Amino acid sequence: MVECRAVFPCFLVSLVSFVSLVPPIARAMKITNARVIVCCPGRNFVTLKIETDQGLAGIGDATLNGRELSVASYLSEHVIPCLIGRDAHQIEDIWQYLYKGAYWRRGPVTMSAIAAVDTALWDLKAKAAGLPLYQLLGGKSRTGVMVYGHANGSDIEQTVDEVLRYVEAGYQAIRAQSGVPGLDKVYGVGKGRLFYEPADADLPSEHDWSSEKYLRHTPRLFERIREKIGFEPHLLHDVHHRLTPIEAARLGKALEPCQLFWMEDATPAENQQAFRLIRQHTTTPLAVGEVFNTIWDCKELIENQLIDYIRSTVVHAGGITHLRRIADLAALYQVRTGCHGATDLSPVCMGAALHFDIWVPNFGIQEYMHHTEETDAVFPHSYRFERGMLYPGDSAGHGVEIDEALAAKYPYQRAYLPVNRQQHDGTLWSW
Ligand SMILES: O=C(O)[C@@H](O)[C@H](O)[C@H](O)CO
Ligand SMILES: [Mg+2]
Repeated sequence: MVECRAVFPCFLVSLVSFVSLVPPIARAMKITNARVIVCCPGRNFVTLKIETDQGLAGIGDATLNGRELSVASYLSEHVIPCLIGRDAHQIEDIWQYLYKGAYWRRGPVTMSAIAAVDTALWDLKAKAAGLPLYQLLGGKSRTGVMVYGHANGSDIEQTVDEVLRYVEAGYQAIRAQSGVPGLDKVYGVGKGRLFYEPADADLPSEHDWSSEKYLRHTPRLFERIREKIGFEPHLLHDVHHRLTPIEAARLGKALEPCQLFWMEDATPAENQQAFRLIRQHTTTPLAVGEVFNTIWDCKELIENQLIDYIRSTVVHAGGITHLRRIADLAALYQVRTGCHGATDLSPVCMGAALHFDIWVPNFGIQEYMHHTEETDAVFPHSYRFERGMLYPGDSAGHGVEIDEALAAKYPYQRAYLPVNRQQHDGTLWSW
């Protein structure tokens, strides 16, 4: 009895001192609530918000264009119930649980849902630490993030004018796309004006395609741009998966004198070896990966050095945790990153991607289109643009928040990207 009394207070004292010595960041941060917010302040965005018992909330982007509601329901029905009560600090364990524990691995819906959780948890951990997210990744590797903007025109002269506007605005890198004579509508060539075209409302529209017309036209576009602006600004071009490998090889060769920074999505990449054929014919650098969702989609492309830039970004490739694995594999083969940054990715994805970009050793470039003013108001953010560069900002977390009351004013609107058919016989293109 005497012994017991002596031991008990001792135990209490050591417990009290143990608890007070544990810094707040090392204590469990229980997930108490999570919800999905769908809004359309220009484009449809799906956002996951995770709340904790420490009063902190983190957010992640779950937007999968044209399939937004499937990720929203995947999260609400299947993921959120598993998150409640878990320690938000255990990012890796939660990632593995959602990837391996679901039985069904990979796929854009699953990986976008995992990405949203992962991004929200990194946001939370950085907020708990009082640090900008890039500090948790390993700190800054560069002063800022070089971005490229989109110059679009219905013909060569209009595209050249748009390119000049970007040069004047201080951009160091510009993607150029132009309408093609003889084709009514061409994907990615809306009324640009520093914004990307919105998705088509309601059901997908259908565009005509002719590789022959496009291949005759595109080298002339870039020759004309180089005549006007010289060789200093980087130029990029997106083929949007519409060429066969041998057609892409021909375009890459024809564009060599114009010294592109990259030729993007030259051919569909389900068959990763298709890029070997392009590679054998041209030194134009190749970029691919905005539609990839795991490291398995680019493993052969990277290990065989068939590409120069990997385009995957936070939301579609399993969050910061998985994107970092892809980047590390890519670094072994001198492949650099070029994160997707279209306006159908929310500012939450952009904010997280910028923290990744400013840290990742093998950074290449970041795509950047301005969101609509309505979108910027719904997602207040600390990142800022200055003379061709983006800076993630130094607020704790990834620096992007969501105004839920404002978001509620912009309900979901059905919208899709277009499909292409061969002009001469209507065959759905391409494969
Ligand atoms: O490279 C691009 O920005 C385009 O391919 C867009 O990503 C596409 O409209 C879907 O986001
Ligand atoms: Mg693209």
